[in-house]
Amino acid sequence: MAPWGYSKENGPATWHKDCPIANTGVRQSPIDLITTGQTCAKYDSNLKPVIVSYPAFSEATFLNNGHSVQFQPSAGNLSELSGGPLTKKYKFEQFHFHWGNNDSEGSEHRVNGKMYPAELHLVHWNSESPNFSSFQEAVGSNDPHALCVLGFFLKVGAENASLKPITDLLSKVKNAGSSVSFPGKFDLKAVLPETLTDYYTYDGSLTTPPLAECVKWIVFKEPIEVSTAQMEAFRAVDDGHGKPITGNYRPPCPLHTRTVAASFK
Ligand SMILES: NS(=O)(=O)c1ccc2oc(=S)[nH]c2c1
Ligand SMILES: [Zn+2]
Repeated sequence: MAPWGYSKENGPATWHKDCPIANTGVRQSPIDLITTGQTCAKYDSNLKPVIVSYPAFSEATFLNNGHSVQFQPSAGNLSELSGGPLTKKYKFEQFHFHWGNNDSEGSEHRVNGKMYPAELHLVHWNSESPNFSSFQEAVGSNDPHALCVLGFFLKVGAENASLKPITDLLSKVKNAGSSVSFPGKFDLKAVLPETLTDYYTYDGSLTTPPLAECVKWIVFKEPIEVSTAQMEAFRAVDDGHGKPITGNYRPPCPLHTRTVAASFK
């Protein structure tokens, strides 16, 4: 089967052929985060702020893998995550984005059915588990919380100076399969909101094949602003079939018996 993607021929509705869990899984991601009514997110006063320790990355690769653009620091990076719903310390692995071809679509998670133009995913793996000692092993471990992904919605507004070094690089990885070594240092902390207190959290999966059900999801309420020009830069990145990647987002999946917790009222 052709490698998976987001077109009619190889998109989310076809992924079950290689990944049966797409249709049989009961903790698939993304989901629609409902804030009122029966199955709504439930406030949990025990949920603490998320703690990130992100020293500026000094060595990283920025690549276009045909279905997203990904920032991958060298293995020696010391960036860590803890707090929030987590009981362990997680190591940073990579960040990447999902976006649409217009401002009314693009995010993977939704809030009461509303999509944002894009979503940033910061991917981490549990570095204190005795069962695995790398990201790839974590993905294959069947551990329900092997990974923790922080999701941030992007909305169109003022230019985001902290993300500019990334969006300015998009033209350099226009072709699928292309990558560049990231010039200089990148301060990821500066991209994020000051306080990481208000978020939704639930047990889910990778939103792309292999769709492994090993992710503790933390999706922040407060979107990050980027300019229209910065959004357009994402929409000019190619998918390897001579077309721009547009709409590299999976539709929401059934909640089943899961509950979503909110760290805010
Ligand atoms: N989109 S996502 O759920 O954050 C995500 C994160 C890490 C991944 O590693 C593989 S392989 N597929 C992945 C999807
Ligand atoms: Zn993602």
